[in-house]
Amino acid sequence: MYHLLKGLHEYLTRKEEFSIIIIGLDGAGKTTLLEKIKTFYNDTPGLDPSKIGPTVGQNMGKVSLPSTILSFFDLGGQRGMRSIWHRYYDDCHAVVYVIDAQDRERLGEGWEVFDSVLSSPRILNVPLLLLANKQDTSTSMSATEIRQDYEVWDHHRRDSARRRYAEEEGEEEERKKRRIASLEVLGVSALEGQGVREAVDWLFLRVQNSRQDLGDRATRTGWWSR
Ligand SMILES: Nc1nc2c(ncn2[C@@H]2O[C@H](COP(=O)(O)OP(=O)(O)OP(=O)(O)O)[C@@H](O)[C@H]2O)c(=O)[nH]1
Ligand SMILES: [Mg+2]
Repeated sequence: MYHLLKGLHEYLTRKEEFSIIIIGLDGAGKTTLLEKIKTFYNDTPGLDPSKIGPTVGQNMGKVSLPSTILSFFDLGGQRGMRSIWHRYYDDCHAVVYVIDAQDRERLGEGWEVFDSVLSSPRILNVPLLLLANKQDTSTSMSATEIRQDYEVWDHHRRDSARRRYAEEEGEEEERKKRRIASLEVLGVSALEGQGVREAVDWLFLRVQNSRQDLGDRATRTGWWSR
């Protein structure tokens, strides 16, 4: 009886755990963001920005919220590292794509990589958040400008694809268009923390709401099955 009640108590107080990947070009500010999230939500502060170097592989950080644990995986963004991102797609519950909103020269490259992420069918129904980072700088584009820039870039891409292949847009393009229309774009400063709590709030709500759709991706197991 004791074990049964203990198991029941553990089950009732157990937190659901969700995995969130943070991706984007090298230098976009992904690790700085993860460390800021740790500082805001954990007792032990994250690394000081001066101690952060380019990521080789991944960094991981957990945040405990009411009834929920968010596990963040910050993946290296250098060209050679991007080929491993897809290994995380099957098990993630949300995707954060970070863009450096002050580096106009690399926006096109950032959108090309973002477009390839959007094309992946494995994360089709997973909440996707686009973060326009480095809002603390005077030259950064706002979240609205970043969205517009991406829409213009995407419009050109579709136009040139249509001209090249002289055919109607397929189902994948339609899916992508719907996804872009519902895309959430938030402005943040990973360095100073502006907008970071709003981004985590958004993720918390969205993973909760979409867990029914995702079904068995959530890692809570029944106490009776252990
Ligand atoms: N001004 C400003 N600088 C930032 C911000 N976020 C990151 N940086 C700087 O941008 C540079 C790159 O930051 P990282 O966090 O290492 O970038 P990353 O995306 O993890 O890069 P990779 O690990 O190579 O993929 C560092 O010099 C950071 O201090 C920000 O919000 N504002
Ligand atoms: Mg990094």
